[in-house]
This record gives sequence, structure tokens and C-alpha cells, in this order.
Amino acid sequence: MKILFYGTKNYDEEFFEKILPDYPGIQIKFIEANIYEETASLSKGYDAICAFVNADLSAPVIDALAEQGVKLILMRCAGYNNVDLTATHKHGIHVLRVPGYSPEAVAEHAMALALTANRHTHKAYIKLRENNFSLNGLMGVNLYHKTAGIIGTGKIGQAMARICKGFGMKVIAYDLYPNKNLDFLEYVSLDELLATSDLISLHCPLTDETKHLVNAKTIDKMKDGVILVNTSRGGLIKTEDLITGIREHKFFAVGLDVYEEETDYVYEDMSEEIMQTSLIQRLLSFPNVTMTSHQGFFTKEALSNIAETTLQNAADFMNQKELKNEVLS
Ligand SMILES: NC(=O)c1ccc[n+]([C@@H]2O[C@H](COP(=O)([O-])OP(=O)(O)OC[C@H]3O[C@@H](n4cnc5c(N)ncnc54)[C@H](O)[C@@H]3O)[C@@H](O)[C@H]2O)c1
Repeated sequence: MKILFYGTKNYDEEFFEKILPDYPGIQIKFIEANIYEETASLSKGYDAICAFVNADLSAPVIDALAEQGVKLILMRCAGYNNVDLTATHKHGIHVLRVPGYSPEAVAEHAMALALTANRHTHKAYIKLRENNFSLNGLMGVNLYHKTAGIIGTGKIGQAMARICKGFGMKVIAYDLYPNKNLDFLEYVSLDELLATSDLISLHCPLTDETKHLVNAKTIDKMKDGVILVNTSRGGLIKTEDLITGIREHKFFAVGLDVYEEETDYVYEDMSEEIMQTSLIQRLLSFPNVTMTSHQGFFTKEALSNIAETTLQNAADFMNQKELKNEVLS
């Protein structure tokens, strides 16, 4: 089985190549180019393609892949909001993903963002390098005995909830499908979570229903001085409304690993480019916003699990076994 890996970086190659000999019959070609309409034709002669969170797998791209005879899309990530499932279904293309490769990797990054945004460690580091030992602008708040509100208590949300509990926080949560086994947190309505949380962390997937879940109305319901963290998907937050909320001093701190507009830039060095959009720069202009570039997943353990599950998914497809990680349209 031949798989074309789109948009690969050296770390992808390192982790996949290490275990490839354990999967006889699978051949991989890594290319740096990401997938979009113009690059879909490169998949001619391949049974499958492998893509990541920043891939364009909209209907025209799926149509082009189907034309080249691709039968399988291997997402080397958990989210699949960028895949047009109506189009894959129409062409009988299977989509497999890697659910829960390391929930702790993302949850630990969510807490890192909350702590950095709150305690300004990123600024303190820069200040000290300049021999500036003053504490101006560095004051934070204690998390101990405060309330953490987790939106979406799947694998990552649960891991974040456990971390918050470990910090001595009261943990409340909102999920469409509450998990009765989680006895260390209390499920509440979304409105109650918004009104009572000191730290809100987003962990639900991006769907039609959750798009712009954080908007002018929901921001208005939040406590003044709330800390907001998003490591899920940028589209969960209506960025213009977030910017208005920040300007109105609603937030003590905001930590974002994901943001609308990220697809064009994420994982690329744009330091020599003239940027054609300004959302990220506007967000970063605020002293209480900390951002990273979709790196929540980026730990050795997670990359290793991603490689293993992706190749196992491919092997299951090749050997006509049950596809337990299939995304159903
Ligand atoms: N930053 C990163 O590097 C990174 C890495 C992996 C995943 N993610 C994101 O994290 C998200 C969560 O991942 P997961 O593995 O925990 O997923 P999961 O499927 O285990 O959990 C998602 C939870 O959200 C809940 N949910 C769905 N719709 C909801 C709604 N409308 N309101 C409230 N809750 C809702 C589900 O019931 C489920 O409990 C992914 O969808 C992905 O977008 C980000």
C-alpha cells in the first residue's frame, strides 16, 4: 500500500520512519507541500494520503483526490473539521483519524497557557534578559480555590479537569453528554459555567453547533476578570467579539493555541513575510494575551502515538480489518 504524506516536517518523518519496518507492505513518500486543489494531483498512483490539521480537504480537493484513485485519507490528528465528509462519502473514500493520542499533551499545554497568561512568565523572561528586575505588569491571580469551567469533557477536557483539580480548584463542566464516571467535577448548564468560572478552558470539537460558542453574548455572561484558554479549534471563538471583550477589560488573561485564520500560517516561518491579515497581530498587541501556534499536541509521546495509530489504521485498511478509528459521515 502506497501512502503520500502531505505537509510533513522533519519531526513527522523521524517518528514515522522509526516504526515503518513494523508495518510490512506499507510504503510512504513524505512531501513538504501541503494538500490543496493544485497539489492533489501529486497523489496519482497512491492508495492513500496522510494529512494534518492544517490541510485543505474541502469538496473540490476531495473530488481531485478521488479522480487520482485515492481510497483512504489518514488524518494524523484527532480533529477532522477540515474534511468535507459529504464529499468523501460521495466518493466512497474512507477517513481514519487518531483519537486521543495523548490527551495529557494538550491538557498540559492548556494549563501552561493559563499559567503563562496569568503569571506573565513569557514577559518576565524577556525583562530579565534586559536586566529589568522590576515586577511592573507581572501581577497574576491565584488559581487555588478558584473555579475552573471545562467546556467539553472528552479525553482532553477530562485531563485538563484533573490538572485543575490538582491545583486545588473547584471544577465544573459543561458537555452535551455528561460523563457520570467523573465524580470529581460537577456538571452545570453552559450559562452557569460562564457566570461562575474564573478559568474557562475549551475542549469541545468545532462543529456547526459549537462554531463561535464564545461570542459577544456568551462573553457578556462571563465573570469579569475571567481567564480564557482555547487549545481546541480557533473557530470556537468569534475573534472580533473576543477583541471587543479584551478592550472592555472583561478578561484577566487569554491563552490561545488555536485561532481563526491559522490555517494559512500554522507551522510555517513567516518572519520575512508581509502578512496579509492582522487578527493574530491585533490579539498579540494586548498585554494579557499569550499565543502559541497549535502546539498542544507537540510532545514526544504524542508524536510516537500518532505514528503508531496512523500506521495501524493504514494496516487495518490494507488487511480489510475493522476500521475502529473511522470517521463516519
Ligand atoms: N491544540 C492541539 O494541538 C489539539 C490536539 C488535539 C485535539 N485538539 C482539539 O481538542 C478537541 C477535543 O479533543 P478530545 O480528544 O478531547 O475530543 P473528544 O471527542 O474526546 O471530546 C470532545 C467532547 O466534547 C463534547 N461536545 C461535543 N459537542 C459539544 C457541545 N456542543 N457542547 C459541549 N460539549 C460538546 C463531546 O460530548 C465530548 O465529550 C478536538 O476536537 C480538537 O479540536 C487540539
